[in-house]
Amino acid sequence: MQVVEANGTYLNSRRDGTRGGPTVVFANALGTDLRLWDGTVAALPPGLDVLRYDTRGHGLSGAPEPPYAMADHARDLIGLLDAHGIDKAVVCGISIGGMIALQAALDAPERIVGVVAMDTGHKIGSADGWQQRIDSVLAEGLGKLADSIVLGWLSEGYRRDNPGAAQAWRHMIARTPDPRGYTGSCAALRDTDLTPRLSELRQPALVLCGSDDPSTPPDLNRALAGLLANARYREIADTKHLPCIEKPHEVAGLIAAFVQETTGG
Ligand SMILES: O=C(O)CC1=CCC(=O)O1
Repeated sequence: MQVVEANGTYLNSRRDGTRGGPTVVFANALGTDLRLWDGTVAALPPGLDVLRYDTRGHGLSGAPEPPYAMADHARDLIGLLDAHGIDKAVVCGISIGGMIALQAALDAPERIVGVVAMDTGHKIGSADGWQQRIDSVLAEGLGKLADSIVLGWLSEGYRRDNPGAAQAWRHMIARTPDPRGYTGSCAALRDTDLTPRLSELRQPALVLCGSDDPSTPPDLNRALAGLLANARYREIADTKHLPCIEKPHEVAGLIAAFVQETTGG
């Protein structure tokens, strides 16, 4: 655990792998934390400098007063790189983490040399839908939504074969006592549409999506890849919104190949 101050917020982070190797930074999904990447990071080949963090209001990081903008999240990420003395990195983000990665690549192109955008979109859901989620969480907490969220995260096959892990992931969201980080990030999702800026993004990108993702479906991710100048799209078969949990080895292989191609490292 390494807590750093970035953009005025304490961010919990963890650095593994090889200093001096190409850096890849991982950004988590809504309602999760850096443990989301445990399986993926363990399956990466040696030689990469691997940094993960809890996005603001998630895990052990600080939760500034909501609402948040996606640009706040992106500034956090760049501040995290500064705090760790990292000049350039590939960013891999999932769901809202994918949007954070895209926003950071747009806002600080000199720092972000490539993007892996997983199960995300240039615009996710509708403003009304996110506002309803905010209102529901503020009124009743996250416990009530946990079952339906986990059904969207993990395939039936994974839940059947890994009941203990599926329950643990459910606990991650249901046992979030302070809803501010969650609702603040829902506001960022509510207010973000990256469509008009996507053509500015020149860095190489890899867009990944679970074949059965109900939240940010393959069509959305394919469209995102199509709007980027230099992107490839790949689907992870038989997975839902969080393929990094369901198929960490496949995800790690795709990320490692992309990082190698992008950085020559
Ligand atoms: O929690 C969800 O409903 C799925 C999701 C969409 C954006 C994100 O970060 O998570």
